[in-house]
Amino acid sequence: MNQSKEQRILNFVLQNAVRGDPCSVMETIDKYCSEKEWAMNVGDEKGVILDKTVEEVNPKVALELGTYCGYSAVRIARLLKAGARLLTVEFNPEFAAIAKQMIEFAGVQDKVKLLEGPSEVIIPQLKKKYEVDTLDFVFVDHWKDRYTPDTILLQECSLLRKGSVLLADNIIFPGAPEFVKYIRNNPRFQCSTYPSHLEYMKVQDAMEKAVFLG
Ligand SMILES: O=C(NCCCCc1cc2ccncc2s1)c1cc(-c2ccc(F)cc2)cc(O)c1O
Ligand SMILES: [Mg+2]
Repeated sequence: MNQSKEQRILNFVLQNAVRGDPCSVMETIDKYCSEKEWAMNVGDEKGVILDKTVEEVNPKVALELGTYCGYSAVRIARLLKAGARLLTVEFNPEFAAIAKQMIEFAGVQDKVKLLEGPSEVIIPQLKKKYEVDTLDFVFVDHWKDRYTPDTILLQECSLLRKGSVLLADNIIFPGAPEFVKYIRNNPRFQCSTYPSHLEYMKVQDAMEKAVFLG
């Protein structure tokens, strides 16, 4: 049975990156996906916007929607302080299996909890099953038509507090127009847009930062 692209990316990391070194894992994934096979990692350009937001927020509890191969989970986890944790949600079992190995190889497994299942099922479980009080940071990078319903669900589950920061990927390409309309017209969020480019391409993209005002 021939390998998946995601398995090829993982194998390239296992053979070329330095075990226990998150930056080496990120650089190796970026090298493979810019030179050999494109893949939907947030990438190195938008990755810097993600880094700066995580450093600014310095979250104790972070959530990621859409793990994929674990690139952004490694990217976020490497910046978390002692005792801080990242919960990352992936519904595709193949992607989750790849991401688990990627996160372990990078050596950030003690900071990351990979939750397998659809976001609409996992989000309502975060308080009781995963002992979350409120979320300091949320990286939104899953199905683009789930951005709005899941932002509403986070509020309904009282998972956001005054100052919680959402950062959403791909608001231009593939695009999340309904989310942009929702979040920019919502008085409970203070929004700002970070123009960038689609990972590994010259195509315009952007990230949207939304601070919950409580
Ligand atoms: O779909 C994208 N990302 C989500 C994958 C869906 C994974 C999910 C996780 C999860 C967890 C819980 N519940 C439900 C879900 S669904 C995505 C796509 C492109 C792209 C860009 C140009 C193209 F030509 C083709 C694709 C670029 C990106 O940066 C992306 O993030
Ligand atoms: Mg994305």
